Amino acid sequence: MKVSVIGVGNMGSIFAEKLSEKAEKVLLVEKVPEKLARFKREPFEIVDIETAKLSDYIVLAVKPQDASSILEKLKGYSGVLISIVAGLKISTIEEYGILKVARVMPNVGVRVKEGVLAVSYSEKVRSEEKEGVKSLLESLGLVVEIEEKHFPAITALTGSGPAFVFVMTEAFLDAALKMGLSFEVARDLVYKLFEGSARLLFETKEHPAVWKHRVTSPAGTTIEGIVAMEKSAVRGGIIESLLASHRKALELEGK
Ligand SMILES: NC(=O)C1=CN([C@@H]2O[C@H](COP(=O)(O)OP(=O)(O)OC[C@H]3O[C@@H](n4cnc5c(N)ncnc54)[C@H](O)[C@@H]3O)[C@@H](O)[C@H]2O)C=CC1
Ligand SMILES: O=C(O)[C@@H]1CCC=N1
Repeated sequence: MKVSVIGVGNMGSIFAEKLSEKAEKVLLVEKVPEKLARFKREPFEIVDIETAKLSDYIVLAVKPQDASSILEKLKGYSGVLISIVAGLKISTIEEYGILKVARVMPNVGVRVKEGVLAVSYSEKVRSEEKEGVKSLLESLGLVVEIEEKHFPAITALTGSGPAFVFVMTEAFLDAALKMGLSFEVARDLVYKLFEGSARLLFETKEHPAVWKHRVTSPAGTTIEGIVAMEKSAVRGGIIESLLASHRKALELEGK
């Protein structure tokens, strides 16, 4: 099985690395030569778009503004195009005569195989091809099939989501420094705090309010912090951030 990746930037480079564990050959197309330096080895091959067209699957991982010129060159591609481009609709890709499309919204968690990958397929993708896409993507994280209409929401929630979580993590670290802890000590504690809290929710499937209640003692330390959080409208700020991101994702789709 041959897989190509077009655009070997933040996301494309991670896809290339992880997919190389599944595919016998990973062909790479990238316009900035320096980004290819680390891929000058087996099973990678640096190619042009014409050669990439001979592969069974192509991952399109360029910025939205660069997609149309590449789709023009991929016209009539008969394999499955796996597009991770934010805002690029399946119907737009089909206009280029590329009829087998898997639209995917990943997130940076793919770097550690803990990504979230939402996927929708065009009508022409056969069930065995869907299985092929799923098996490729499972080397990057949790794969969930969704209706294409939910892409803007998923883009905000889990595509952009890590950036919002990183801002919150940074705020915890700032507070730790203010309290006199070193960055090195705080870092390991805070990262584990986020990981442990997320795992607890993921495994118990309980609502976060249930666990918040279990942590919060009457007249204790937690409720002091919760009151301060609510006064500074942290909850509203987070909701507004996600909604702003959602609006932008809708705008990218021309909505
Ligand atoms: N970074 C992220 O966390 C996420 C990104 N995405 C989507 O993934 C796509 C890529 O994002 P990033 O990897 O962050 O961008 P990036 O800018 O790091 O990578 C894009 C790469 O494409 C290359 N490129 C551009 N035009 C080209 C052409 N004509 N031929 C060959 N290579 C070309 C660029 O040189 C660059 O290396 C975007 O469409 C974005 O919406 C989706 C989910 C998460
Ligand atoms: O910021 C962006 O537009 C892309 C899509 C989701 C994450 N990064």
